[in-house]
Amino acid sequence: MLRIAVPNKGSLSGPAAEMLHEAGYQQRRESKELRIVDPVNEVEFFYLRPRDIAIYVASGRLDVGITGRDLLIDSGADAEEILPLGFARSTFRFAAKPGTANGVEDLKGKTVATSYEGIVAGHLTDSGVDASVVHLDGAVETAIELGVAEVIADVVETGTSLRNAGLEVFGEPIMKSEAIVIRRTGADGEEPKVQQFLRRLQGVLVARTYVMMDYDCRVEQLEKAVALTPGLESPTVSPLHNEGWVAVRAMVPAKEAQRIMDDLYAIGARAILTTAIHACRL
Ligand SMILES: Nc1ncnc2c1ncn2[C@@H]1O[C@H](COP(=O)(O)OP(=O)(O)OP(=O)(O)O)[C@@H](O)[C@H]1O
Ligand SMILES: O=P(O)(O)OC[C@H]1O[C@H](OP(=O)(O)OP(=O)(O)O)[C@H](O)[C@@H]1O
Ligand SMILES: [Mg+2]
Repeated sequence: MLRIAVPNKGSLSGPAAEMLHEAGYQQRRESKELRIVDPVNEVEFFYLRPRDIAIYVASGRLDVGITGRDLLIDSGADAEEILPLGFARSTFRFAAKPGTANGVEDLKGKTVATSYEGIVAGHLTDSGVDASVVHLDGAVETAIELGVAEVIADVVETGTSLRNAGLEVFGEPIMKSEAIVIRRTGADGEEPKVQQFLRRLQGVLVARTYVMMDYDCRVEQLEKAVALTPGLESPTVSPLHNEGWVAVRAMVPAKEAQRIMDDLYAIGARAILTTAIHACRL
């Protein structure tokens, strides 16, 4: 049975459960459940604190886990990223009252408050800057107002939390994060159960980012039309009963679907339809 770690709380928890559900896995019904077995898919899910997931996976007791890239790096655990999942996207940045600092080099002798001590200490060392780091569990934006630190390093998504605290980011982003699937460093990459799990999640990612496009066009326009909708491998082209016309079917990126429909129409394609993809194996 494949043993999978899933975040039990926070920003990662809801979207992770939703993605697993879309991938056909049973998920817990109550937010207090700490583990469930999905006997049909031969998978056991362990609902753990997002911060602890890399440690469990690195121990080898769980096969794979869903966590944030920033949490993996912060943990320093012996686990590696095997699939980015595209949700819980954020940037990890320094911030302070305007005029405090312009870059990491200005942090010498200052105190930085953060919940991600591993990332911050590593970044300061790599930059050759000697600064103190204070660990706080959360709400770090308040640390400056209350005099615990001059600078914070935290997850930024919309920037609302920083603005509300009268703070501004400075310097280069320390890292970009999103939800990822991890496994123990050097674990068997060909393990069929793990591969099947990854293919299912990849199927959800594709179904979320692509739509299926169908249209009819004249044979003379086919080359131009196919250039607009090259598909993943190559589009399917079928003859129509009306001679001189063909039907074309190809997957296209959902974000570009409307523009592609306009361009197809402009070259004479008609009966252009897009439909959602519910699941897929590439
Ligand atoms: N506002 C946000 N937008 C996007 N991702 C976020 C946001 N806040 C945290 N994350 C991401 O969520 C992960 C942290 O998960 P965790 O559950 O520990 O914190 P949280 O979502 O802030 O929840 P809480 O602090 O309430 O426990 C990290 O990968 C982080 O990048
Ligand atoms: O840029 P924003 O869209 O404002 O999002 C970033 C904020 O979200 C997270 O906080 P959370 O609400 O999880 O509280 P916490 O600090 O207690 O973790 C993070 O720590 C930032 O404070
Ligand atoms: Mg938080």
